[in-house]
Amino acid sequence: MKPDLYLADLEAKPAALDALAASLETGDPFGELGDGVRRVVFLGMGSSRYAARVAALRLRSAGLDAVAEYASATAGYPPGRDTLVVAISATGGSRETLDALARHTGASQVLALTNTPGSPVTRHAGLVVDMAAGEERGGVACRTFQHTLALLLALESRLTGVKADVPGLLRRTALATADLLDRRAEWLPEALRLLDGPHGVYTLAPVERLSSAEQSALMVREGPRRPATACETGDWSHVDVYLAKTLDYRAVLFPGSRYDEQAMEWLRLRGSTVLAVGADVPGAHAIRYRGDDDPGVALLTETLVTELVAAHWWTAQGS
Ligand SMILES: O=P(O)(O)OC[C@H]1O[C@](O)(CO)[C@@H](O)[C@@H]1O
Repeated sequence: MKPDLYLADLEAKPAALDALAASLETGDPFGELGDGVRRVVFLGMGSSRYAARVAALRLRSAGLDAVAEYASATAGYPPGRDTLVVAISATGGSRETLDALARHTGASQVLALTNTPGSPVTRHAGLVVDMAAGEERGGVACRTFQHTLALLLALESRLTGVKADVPGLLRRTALATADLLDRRAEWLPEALRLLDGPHGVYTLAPVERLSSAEQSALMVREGPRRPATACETGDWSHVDVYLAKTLDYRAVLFPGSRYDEQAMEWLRLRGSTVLAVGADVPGAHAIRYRGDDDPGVALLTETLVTELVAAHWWTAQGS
């Protein structure tokens, strides 16, 4: 893995998003999906599972039976003809995802979502959808994570029959992403200072965008190898509040939970440092960007803040 190439991967996000938007305008990659899907089972690991969990929640809230499983789980839904298994793997080779998929081969409908055409995950798939994120030369899943989220929104539209302008959302996300990149000299030095504590970085997001907190924490661990933990904002007051008392607590808050204020009451009381991404929150430092009041744009854009922080720390310390 290489920090300078990771940074270049992040800088290439707007162009990749625009290209994905253009390709979705010309055709539905999920158009060939069979009918009669009663249950959707997403399989993946790491950032692929983070994106899947958000997609599964969205499908459940639309009334569909959907779950995102750890591909490493021994127990899971049994295979069935009316089950659509969505195996997500950017590399197409994660062992756990391939093992979980084997249980469904020949018995469930299989859709493979991958950035590596021809990879093992595509072998027994009835339909293969390309993430079209381009090569991630830094060796870290960042654009693939973003494209996975976007393509799962398109899948949601196909499965629910509710029309969604995913290309339009992608173009707005490209603008939001370019805005953060172009103005980074204004906000990044302060973000680096605020998050540079002795005890790591703690990220909070509402369950509907939990992927943002999880991916952010992963980037801080995977690149600069610093401690980082993600927490759902409401759950934070039950499981992580304790650390704010004893640690030099540096938090990134992705606002939007109805329990933001509950968490902030504790964080203010403890004198913690909070960086809010995408909204002004009393007691927190804020980073705003173009279109941040649109939850879809936020879902697809906001990790860039912590990804750039991680890239900078990683570069500063060398590989
Ligand atoms: O999507 P894939 O290629 O299966 O990878 C899953 C996870 O494993 C990693 O490749 C790290 O091993 C992450 O980048 C990713 O989140």
